[in-house]
Amino acid sequence: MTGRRNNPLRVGRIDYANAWPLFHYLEEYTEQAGIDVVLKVPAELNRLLREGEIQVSAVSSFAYGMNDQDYILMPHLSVGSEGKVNSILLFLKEPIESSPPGRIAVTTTSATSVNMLKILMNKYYEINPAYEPAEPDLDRMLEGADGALLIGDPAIRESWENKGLTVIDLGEVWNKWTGLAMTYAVVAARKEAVEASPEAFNRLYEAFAASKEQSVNNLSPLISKACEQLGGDRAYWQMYFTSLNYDFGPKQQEGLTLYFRYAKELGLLDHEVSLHFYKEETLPNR
Ligand SMILES: C=C(O[C@@H]1C=C(C(=O)O)C=C[C@H]1O)C(=O)O
Repeated sequence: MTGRRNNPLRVGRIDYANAWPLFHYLEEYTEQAGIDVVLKVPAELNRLLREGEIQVSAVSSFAYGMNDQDYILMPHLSVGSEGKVNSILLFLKEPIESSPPGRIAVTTTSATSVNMLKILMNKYYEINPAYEPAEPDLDRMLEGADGALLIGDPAIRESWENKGLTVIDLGEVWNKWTGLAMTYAVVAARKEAVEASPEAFNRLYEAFAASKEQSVNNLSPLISKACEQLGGDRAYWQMYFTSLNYDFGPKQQEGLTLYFRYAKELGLLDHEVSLHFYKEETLPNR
């Protein structure tokens, strides 16, 4: 993070590989525009955006749902999957069918996935375990629980270990059950900040859209960086980045809308969520 300069905008960046395509080439622009980029796990970014400490951020889609009246979505940008996500994983000591978990430790870094887990447990598996928020450390989480939910890079690292656990990919279960995609993160902005400086937002949006396009068109630099920084081989990261989807079209919106509906039904959200987008009609269709 660079020191605060004349630009009043601060942008939140998710500190996991899953969001790299949105941000990899963005920082050239933010550097040049004097925009600070704050690198944190999703739950921290959710809080900073809600408190107005940052004005635009990739956040948990659930956090957008909680604050949809105060936020505006940046169109055509998300982190999602239609099927396996590979980094939102429930690790269980015993197979879920023969031995349903009574207690699940859930990472404190997430909002979307924790609530997705609650929806899937309640509506798909029809069980009601207790949920215990915990730091993302699998071995410690499993000391006091039958299962543990991890997201992001810690989930990926644990998926490479062989600890004799049953591993359930929540993106895969969601897709099998609903037939739909799921959107884990969106890029949201605080409404009043957008209204105060629309030109700055236009430029920032263009830079986000360009970063995504460039990343998706040539994954090779991201794959090299992932091998260097996180381990694993090129084939893994090729699979990882191509299983994720960064669009936010009708398909992604349909899955997320159903998720919000279920969250409301279960009392995880106290209102119906509507998706409103930044100047959708005037932006180029990506
Ligand atoms: C794909 C992922 O989605 C993430 C899951 C989030 C959540 O559960 O709140 C938030 C942001 C996303 O980056 C992941 O964590 O690997």
